[in-house]
Amino acid sequence: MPQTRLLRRSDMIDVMVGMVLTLFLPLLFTWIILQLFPVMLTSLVYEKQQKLRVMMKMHGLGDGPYWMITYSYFLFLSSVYILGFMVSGYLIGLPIFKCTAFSILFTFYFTYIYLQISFAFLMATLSLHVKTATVIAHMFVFGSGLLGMYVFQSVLQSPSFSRDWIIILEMFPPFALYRGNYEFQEYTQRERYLGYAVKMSWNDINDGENGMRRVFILMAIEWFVMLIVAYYLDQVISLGNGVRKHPLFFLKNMSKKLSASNQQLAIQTQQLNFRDESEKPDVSQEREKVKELILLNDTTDSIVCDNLKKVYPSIDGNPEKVAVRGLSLALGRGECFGMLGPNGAGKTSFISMMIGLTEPTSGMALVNGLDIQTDMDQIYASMGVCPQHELKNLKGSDLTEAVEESLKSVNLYHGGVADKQARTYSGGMKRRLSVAISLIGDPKVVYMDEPSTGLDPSSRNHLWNIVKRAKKDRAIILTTHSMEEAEALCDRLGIFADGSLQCIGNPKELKARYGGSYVFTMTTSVDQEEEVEKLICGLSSNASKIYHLSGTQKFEISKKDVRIGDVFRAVENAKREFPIYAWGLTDTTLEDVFIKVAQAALASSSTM
Ligand SMILES: Nc1ncnc2c1ncn2[C@@H]1O[C@H](COP(=O)(O)OP(=O)(O)OP(=O)(O)O)[C@@H](O)[C@H]1O
Repeated sequence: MPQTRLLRRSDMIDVMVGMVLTLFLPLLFTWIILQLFPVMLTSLVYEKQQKLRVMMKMHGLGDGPYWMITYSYFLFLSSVYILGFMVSGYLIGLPIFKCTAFSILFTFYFTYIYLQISFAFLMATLSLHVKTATVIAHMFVFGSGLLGMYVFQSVLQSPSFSRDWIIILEMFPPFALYRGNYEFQEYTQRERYLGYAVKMSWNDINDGENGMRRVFILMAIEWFVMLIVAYYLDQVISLGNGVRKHPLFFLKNMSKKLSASNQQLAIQTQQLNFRDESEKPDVSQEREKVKELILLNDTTDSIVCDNLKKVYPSIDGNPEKVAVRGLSLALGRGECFGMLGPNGAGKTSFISMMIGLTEPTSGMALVNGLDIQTDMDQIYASMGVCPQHELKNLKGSDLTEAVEESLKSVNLYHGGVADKQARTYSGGMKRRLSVAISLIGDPKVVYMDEPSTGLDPSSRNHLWNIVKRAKKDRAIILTTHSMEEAEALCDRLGIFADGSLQCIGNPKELKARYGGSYVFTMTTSVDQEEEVEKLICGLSSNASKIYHLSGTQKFEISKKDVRIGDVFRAVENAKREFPIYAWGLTDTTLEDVFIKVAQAALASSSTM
């Protein structure tokens, strides 16, 4: 009697376990395998949001190798995870693992992880924010498992539901996964009373009842199709992935024709529309030069920007922001162009367009004859941001030589410095390393952003010599806030303010054009300040005081009003009248030009 009761209890437990497993095991297995999806999606979106994708491209890592490396990495992670899951399943002795041939489970789960990686790539093309992607991915895992159990499973069990509709539902990858887990469980359930004598084999897959053959085929096709679609969308949607490609980019000739006709259209539109009366003659002259170069199809200049414009769309109720208003510029090989300008002038926006970080709103730019909107991948190969030098076709001894040369040129080679980790470098050493990296691989165009910031005077001089040597056979665009650096390195300067070039020319020209005045400084006792003012009035009635602090005064005097000899004579006479502690007369500096031009631009933009 007690034995009968015992048997009944074990039967009941068996039945209950069976019910729980039937109900929840497909869901549990689906959730376990889907767990990798948020990890992959977040990682892909993070790389885009942080602009790491574009940085990698700039460093020479093309889209193809990036996809292969990332795909292989995810595959490795997923394989370890799935193998861990399967080994645990066997060790615990879960019935599904006892009742299904290992090769079937292995093939099914591995086909699914291949598909899941493609699916993560596809979803990543549609999202740019890590937080959004993470939340959506977790909701997706949780929701699709529950939908699988409560909706998809009911559909499977309903004889009235069309098989075609089931195939359509199985196109949603988590449902395909759920279907597999469900069928494994169903088979296990049937077999458990036979003592798991017969394992599910490949013949059972062909059984029209369980639909597993279809699921396998569907997953394999979807894996391939999704990968292609994801790659295509990645190129043409380009959320955080640099410059968007033309939807027909794969028909290269056609897109070239399209872009050529766009160029013509852009030029015609400009010629019809662009007549900015307030534009300075030097800037207009540069614009004319660019138009001519484009019309003659002359691509000898390293950089040609034609009416390049960047407008940031309005966000969160803020109005749209015109950061660059139709910039035209032509730069030849061997020229170092300095971009000066106050904060917020639009320099970074311009450089970002040129290096493919952001798309121009309108206009066109060619780098060595290649269009930044269609040929950015090729441009990266000749652009000066290159830490991954081996990807620029340098190998073996060439690579070692290029790295050593580059490190020597910035004084980071001798004394074991080259063997240290870059994170142990001081701020100045890191700046020099950045310059060395930008010059590796013989790039034809180099962008340098404040290269000498944080360097001591001797290192700065050393670095300037490197830049001077480097510019001989390449075009360099350099942004800096140091007028001394601009004068030392740049052949031409452009002062940028409020999104436009305010003036362009070599440093001497600019000083001559925008200077036109001397700065007279004199230090006396406070009691003699009035005497100094009288002295200046005697020299020029139009002189204006620009600085005053306890006995030291500065005046700006137009060059037209005075001769240097008169100033010296007046000061000598004054020395007999009252004590003069110090005095000086200086020509206009580049800094004076910068302040004048920037203030004029600010004043004109505030009156608009
Ligand atoms: N992503 C963006 N969305 C909206 N406005 C932006 C964006 N990026 C820049 N701006 C605005 O565009 C203008 C130009 O900015 P940009 O960073 O190009 O200037 P900058 O000359 O490089 O300034 P800085 O010397 O401070 O780096 C600024 O008013 C800036 O606020």
